[in-house]
Amino acid sequence: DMVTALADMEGLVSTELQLVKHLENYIQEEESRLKRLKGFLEEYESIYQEASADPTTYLANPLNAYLLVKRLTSDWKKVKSVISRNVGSDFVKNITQHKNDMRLPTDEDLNGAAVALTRLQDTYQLDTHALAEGKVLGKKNSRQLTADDCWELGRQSYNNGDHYHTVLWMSEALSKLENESNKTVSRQDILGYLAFSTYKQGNVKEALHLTRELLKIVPYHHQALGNIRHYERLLREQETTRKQTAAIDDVTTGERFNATNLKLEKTLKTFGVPNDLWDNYEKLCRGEKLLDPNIEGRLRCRYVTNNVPFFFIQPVKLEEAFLKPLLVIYHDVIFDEEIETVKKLAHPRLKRTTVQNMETGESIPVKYRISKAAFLRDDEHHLVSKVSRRVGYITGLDMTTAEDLQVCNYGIGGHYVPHFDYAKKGEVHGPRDLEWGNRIATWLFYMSDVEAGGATVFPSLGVAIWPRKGSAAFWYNLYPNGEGNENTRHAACPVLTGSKWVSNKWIHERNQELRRPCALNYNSEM
Ligand SMILES: O=C(O)CCC(=O)C(=O)O
Ligand SMILES: [Fe+2]
Repeated sequence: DMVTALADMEGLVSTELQLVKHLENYIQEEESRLKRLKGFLEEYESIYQEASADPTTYLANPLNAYLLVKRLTSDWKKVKSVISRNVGSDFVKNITQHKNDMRLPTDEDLNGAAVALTRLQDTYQLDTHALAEGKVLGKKNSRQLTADDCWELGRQSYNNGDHYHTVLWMSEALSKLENESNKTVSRQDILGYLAFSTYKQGNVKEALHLTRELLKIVPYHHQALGNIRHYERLLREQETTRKQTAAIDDVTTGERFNATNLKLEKTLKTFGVPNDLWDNYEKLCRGEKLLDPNIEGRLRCRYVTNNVPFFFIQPVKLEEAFLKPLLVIYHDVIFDEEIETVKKLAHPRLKRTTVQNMETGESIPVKYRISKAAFLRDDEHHLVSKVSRRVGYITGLDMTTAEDLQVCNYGIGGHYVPHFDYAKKGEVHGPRDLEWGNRIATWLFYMSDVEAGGATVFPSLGVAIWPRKGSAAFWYNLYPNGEGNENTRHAACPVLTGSKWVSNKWIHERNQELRRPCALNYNSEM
């Protein structure tokens, strides 16, 4: 599980270097082995020439007779042993032994990386062809993908039952293959996947065409022959229906059965988020403006002192992002030294974010939140407690019932789909909920800039907050009466380029009874 946090992927670069070295050694050894064999060959050849010129005379010499026998027995054994010395499997064994300190990714990691890429493709509407050219958002910052690279993306999608992306990537693989001289994937392999997924996408006519292409290469392809019959029958049935319907219906609607015009259907997984909010989420991630200009016009920036003497000298910069519910951004509230310390403490303990089965206590990795996180206690480092205290000073809330600092690192494509931080009725987010009440507010530190993507967005409000190192977002999750405010639904957009580090304090209801109304008086009506 290495691709869910960028911090953990950095090690893979040195893994690759080690693999390169292993491969170099292996090739060297194979080359010297071949050199020895070539030596034997030359000797055998030259002696043979001498002997074959006149075998009788040659063998009349007792030494020659002896040497011939020797060459065909003992010498030949040597040759055989050099030939069959298994340098290859030694090499593989060596790598397997190194596997633990080398940390090779697994097939699951490959699937995760492929899914991350297709997620980015959807959220940011990235064109498959441009991606295959190595372009992300118009910038060329990677080498081109080969037909094989595209094929693998298609295959991973296929294995996930995602026929939409299978079609996109297999088509790309097919067109790449035409211009490649050094082919590592075959046209028939691509066509097999492409035809079937095209059928699964509802385009029977195209599936039939592709399967026929496949049969041109492999005429007795068992499965393809079966599929062809099935597709042909389906098309005949469709045609009959079309004729019948056309006879009844207005003939001007002739377009409706044009199978080849069928658009590809995304296998949209919205994790139970209503469709319109999911749309907003993706739009906000892409940087589309959704906030009502009237609301935006009323938002202000100001300095906060909260009657904390320290803040009289250096007030905190506050930027309103929404008023009801109150959602604000504070600037320059965590400093580089603190960020570095927090990252350093958290890094070795980062674990894939999971949900806990409340009955068995088992941790289950989830698809809706792809990142790695660790919790830091205040007593672990004076800078951790300092940062927690600062949150208390700025918000005016009591931090003794807050959760430990959660530090989170996202990998490429890492995300957290729209969710609520508070527990719904009957739900418990942690054992402490019962004692400390619900998560009244969320404080989210941004501990890195993110090159592209990775915004925190509120689809019901139309607000996007773009990570800025040193800033923090803060909002109330609950109405003053303790009920959850559904409009605080928020998400972490997939990271497109860069590494995203955040850390957050979840502040609980207990002990805030007297603090909240006077803390920031304008939010009491929230
Ligand atoms: O990373 C983000 O932008 C938001 C994270 C979040 O919502 C959470 O951890 O609950
Ligand atoms: Fe959250």
